[in-house]
Amino acid sequence: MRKGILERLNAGEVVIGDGGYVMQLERRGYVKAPHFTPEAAVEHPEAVRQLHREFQRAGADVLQTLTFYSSDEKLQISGNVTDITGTQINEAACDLAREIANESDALVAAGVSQTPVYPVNRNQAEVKAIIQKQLDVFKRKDIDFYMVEFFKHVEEAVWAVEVMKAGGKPVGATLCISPQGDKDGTPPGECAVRLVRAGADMVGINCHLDPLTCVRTVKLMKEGLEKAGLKAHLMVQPLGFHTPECNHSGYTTLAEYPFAMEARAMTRWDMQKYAREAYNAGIRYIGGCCGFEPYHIRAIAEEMSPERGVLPAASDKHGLWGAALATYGTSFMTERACREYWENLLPASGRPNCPSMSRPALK
Ligand SMILES: [Zn+2]
Repeated sequence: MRKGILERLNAGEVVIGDGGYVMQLERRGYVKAPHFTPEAAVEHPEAVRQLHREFQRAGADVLQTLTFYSSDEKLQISGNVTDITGTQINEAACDLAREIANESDALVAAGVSQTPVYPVNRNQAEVKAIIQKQLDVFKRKDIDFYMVEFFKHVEEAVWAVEVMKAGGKPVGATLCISPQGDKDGTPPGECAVRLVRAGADMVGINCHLDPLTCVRTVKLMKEGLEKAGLKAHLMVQPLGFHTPECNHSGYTTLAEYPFAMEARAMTRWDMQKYAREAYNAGIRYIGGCCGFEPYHIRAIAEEMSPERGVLPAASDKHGLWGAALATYGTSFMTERACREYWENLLPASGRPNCPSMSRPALK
């Protein structure tokens, strides 16, 4: 019997999440921007399996179903497919995550995200009907817990938590907001309180901003919960990109989004720093979102290996802090076989005419 998510977190374990699927699959040719709908679960199951397996091998304890934006409403707006339904995608995505999770003791989290009707009319019944339809599929499948993720408005996220909570499994809720709060100006602390009161067992932040900013926002959530005398586990699944100049709306406002983000990619060493910051902030569910590749997850697992007492399978091909470089035989390389070298390195972009920051394209 695999231990459940709350059993692990209640025991004080560090749980490693997986990274972003849709952006990675876009790069691999299976998902289409800008709508990022997940029909790949039906069209290219082998591509989805492979990415699940890579995250798992890198150390992820949880595999999230590829169900981001998988409602009929969103599929229709996207125009990406006409012959595949949301239900088909949700079913296939649940089966794929379960199949690969069963190769280890990883858990499967089935996720829902913001709906296209909310920005149009903020109609609670319509939002809840969309989420309920996804939950109806999840309930027929072998899912360990639910995720409510990528919500810009806490109001909509609360509605989603209320629906998912009725599914009878633990619920994690992450907002894609900045330290300034949600799109309506609700501060992160208050957002966290509302999510926990709605029934969320874990709360935090995903996507939109770089890891250290997301950790900062989760800290504000934690303070809000403490002031209200509430308890919940904390989670964080940030971008795998540097976004120091991003405004409130996050990475989509950058001129480079979504097709030229590469120069902003974080290194594995950046990720180790992030994982340590998250741990020190009291966050015990640590993963990633858009921009995270499997080796970034491995870096989290390596940083957390003293606490967890294990290294992931992918570390068979990687020495901690570059240790494997010591075997090379020439000094220019062996000198790099240490933490000090990689921790203090300032990586060059190799782009002589590029600025180090850009002006966000939109407000
Ligand atoms: Zn994301």
